[in-house]
Amino acid sequence: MIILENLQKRYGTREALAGVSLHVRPGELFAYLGPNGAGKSTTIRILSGLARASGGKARLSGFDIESEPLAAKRQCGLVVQHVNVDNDLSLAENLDIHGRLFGMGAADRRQRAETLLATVDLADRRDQRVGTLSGGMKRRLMIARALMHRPRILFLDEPTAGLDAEVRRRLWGLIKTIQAEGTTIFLTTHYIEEAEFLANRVAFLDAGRLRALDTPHALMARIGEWALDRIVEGGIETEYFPDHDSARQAVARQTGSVNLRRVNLEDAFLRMTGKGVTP
Ligand SMILES: Nc1ncnc2c1ncn2[C@@H]1O[C@H](COP(=O)(O)OP(=O)(O)OP(=O)(O)O)[C@@H](O)[C@H]1O
Repeated sequence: MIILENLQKRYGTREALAGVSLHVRPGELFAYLGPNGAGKSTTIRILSGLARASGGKARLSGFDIESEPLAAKRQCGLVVQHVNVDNDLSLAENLDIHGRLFGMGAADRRQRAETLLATVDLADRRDQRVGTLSGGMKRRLMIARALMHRPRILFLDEPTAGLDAEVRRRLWGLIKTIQAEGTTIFLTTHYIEEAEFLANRVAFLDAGRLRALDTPHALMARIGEWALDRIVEGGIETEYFPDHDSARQAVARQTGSVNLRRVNLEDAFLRMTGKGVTP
């Protein structure tokens, strides 16, 4: 469904993507994680036709982004990081303009907008000015707009950035619903627990290179099952254990204050990239 083969991007001498290869399966929810500047947005910009690769190949539903750019573009819907809906128009008008850009007929546009506004739970606001919506509602509207032309792939570039926990969880439900309807989803996020909760598979990107790619469960299992945090000078030191017994024995040997807990995806990320993720 999404195929990247040795995808590269250089800005002058800066290598934003140093040859990334991966396959995203049809209907999969794929999370692309990395610290600031890893190359996540650059990948999405190239795949959605907003930037050109410096090398390598990419296909969306079988269409080559370089030699069949229009067909490739029709396969994907894009929700960018910053809010870019038109505040002066109504919700329905924002969706309608997008449908026109993709050559949809008037009746189809109307019908599709109704369906999508219901999906994102904004049907009762269809004729309101977008400027009156909250940040979370605007994000939902952006998702509806990206789906207007019935793309098979949805790119979500940090869809929940800056939203509070409750609003984020509501969006997670919406993202799951869209996947259940058959759309392939490629998501970037700074919130690792978001990827752990939502994604079928996760890729760790760092400095333009893939460090790991697997299911959240398999990535976590690579480093162990239990984690022991110890406060040390200058931060927290974490040790990983394959089972509870060995972790408990280690706790018994400690003198200071410690915290024993289950391994999470952030542990795997820190271990494999040597870096944290700063929202
Ligand atoms: N238009 C540009 N001109 C020059 N350098 C750029 C440009 N866009 C991105 N870069 C550089 O390419 C690298 C990858 O940037 P990108 O925005 O893809 O990272 P990211 O993983 O999305 O980061 P963030 O999490 O901060 O959004 C960075 O070093 C960035 O400074």
